[in-house]
Amino acid sequence: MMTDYNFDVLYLGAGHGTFDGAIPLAAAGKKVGIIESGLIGGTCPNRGCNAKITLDVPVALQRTVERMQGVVSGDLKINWPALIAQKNAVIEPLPDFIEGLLTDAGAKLIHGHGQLTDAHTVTVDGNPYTADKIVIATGLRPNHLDIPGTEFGHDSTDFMALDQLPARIGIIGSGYISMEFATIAQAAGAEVTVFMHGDKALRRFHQPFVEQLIALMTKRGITFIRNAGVSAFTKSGNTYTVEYGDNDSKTVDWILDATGRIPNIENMGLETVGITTTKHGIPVNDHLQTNVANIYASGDVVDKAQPKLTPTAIFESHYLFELLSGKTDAAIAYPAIPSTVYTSPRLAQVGVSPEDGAAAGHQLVENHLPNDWYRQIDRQTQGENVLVFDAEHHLVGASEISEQAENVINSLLPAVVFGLDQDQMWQLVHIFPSIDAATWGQLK
Ligand SMILES: Cc1cc2nc3c(=O)[nH]c(=O)nc-3n(C[C@H](O)[C@H](O)[C@H](O)COP(=O)(O)OP(=O)(O)OC[C@H]3O[C@@H](n4cnc5c(N)ncnc54)[C@H](O)[C@@H]3O)c2cc1C
Ligand SMILES: NC(=O)c1ccc[n+]([C@@H]2O[C@H](COP(=O)([O-])OP(=O)(O)OC[C@H]3O[C@@H](n4cnc5c(N)ncnc54)[C@H](O)[C@@H]3O)[C@@H](O)[C@H]2O)c1
Repeated sequence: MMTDYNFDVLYLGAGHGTFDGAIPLAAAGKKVGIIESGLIGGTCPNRGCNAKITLDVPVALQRTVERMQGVVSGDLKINWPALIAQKNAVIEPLPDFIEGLLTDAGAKLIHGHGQLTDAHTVTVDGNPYTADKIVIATGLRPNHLDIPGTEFGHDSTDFMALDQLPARIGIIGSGYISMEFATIAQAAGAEVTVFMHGDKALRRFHQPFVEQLIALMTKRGITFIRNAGVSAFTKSGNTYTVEYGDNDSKTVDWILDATGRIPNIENMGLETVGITTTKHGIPVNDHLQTNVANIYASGDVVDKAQPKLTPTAIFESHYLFELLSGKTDAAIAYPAIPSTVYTSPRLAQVGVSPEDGAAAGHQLVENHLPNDWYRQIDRQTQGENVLVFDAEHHLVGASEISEQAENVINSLLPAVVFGLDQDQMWQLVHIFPSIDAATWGQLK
């Protein structure tokens, strides 16, 4: 018996894990519903990637002006309130813009908190919405340390809404958010202390480059405390104290708790329907199906080995478009997914790491980038990369630390993803002069 559902596909959450695929799915004629409890677009546009990169722009500018002194003159100071206003001007229109893309394609948006009441029904404010297939794409939220005074810690969203930059900032953790926000805050004039959980920062990145980055950030005045063992936050008047180590403490004006992000899997009726969860999110099979056959998961909420980043969410969302529109029934096959830390210099990587490449017996080629004339035009003195080649001399991985690392890794993607040989590489003719021409010069 055919059931008459309200929707063919109903998404929970309106971030990249949803909208990149929901737009073509609705445009292809499927009845698509999207339930969102917060801002349309989710984390990345509103309080993640797009918001953060807007704050980073003057940092890159400041570093260039610093290197080019003599050719140009004068210090470049960052006006924090103006920077936040600029970020707001760029970011605030995005939810309406994305909602427009969705509704123009024919999707119906439902504002409110969704809760599954059975395998085909999601209830919002007491109203049931039924669907043949459901996609859970509810993302992550900031972790808050379970220590006394945790309420005095703030998250990345709070940081990007600060009207005034606090003079002294304590940052707990040394992952992506910590390193990026420490860079921005220091460049804008704050005194920054980073309290590391262990001895390593940015564990997924090439550690010699991470140590270079820590050394450069330290030279600029950022303090790193390794193995800090943060145990409590206390408040006294307008200041806060971070208690750490055996009996140490540091007084600051503002605390950023950047100790990771946890999945949004509670109060959504997942137990009612019997969906399996772990502390990392929702496990799925190779078709992004949860253990309940008509319910799928996409984006950061998925418990997976791939990095929880926007490119991964976009790829999964697009895969679900193809699967649910009947264009494919194949398993998802992830390509190499690149990642970048937007510090100055940046760290970026794709594919096989230098460590795994060495273990596999691959050839590692190390380049000192300032040797290239193109990096000398704006006086870059730092920058290294490691290119990993297999036995047939195909590029299988690359890691870089430099001011343009994200552009270099983007440029190398076709070689890594499609396993290009030398003849094919010569078919890619790059604009000269450009970072791509400089980069591909290392391959040919
Ligand atoms: C500060 C910061 C900077 C970042 N920078 C980068 C970067 O530079 N590059 C990069 O690739 N990635 C970056 N990321 C990660 C990136 O933002 C995420 O990978 C991406 O947003 C994941 O998309 P998603 O759709 O899975 O989840 P989200 O974008 O988090 O969307 C989930 C949505 O679900 C909604 N929701 C949750 N529960 C319910 C419910 N029950 N009912 C209805 N709606 C619900 C939420 O309100 C939210 O809007 C950053 C993240 C942060 C926090
Ligand atoms: N450029 C980017 O692509 C980008 C930028 C920002 C955020 N993100 C995404 O957002 C996610 C969250 O970022 P994040 O920096 O919060 O997480 P993260 O996982 O990158 O780093 C968390 C940090 O907190 C530390 N930590 C964990 N438990 C702790 C404890 N009890 N006490 C002290 N420190 C502790 C970890 O050692 C680690 O250094 C990232 O993993 C990434 O997926 C990506």
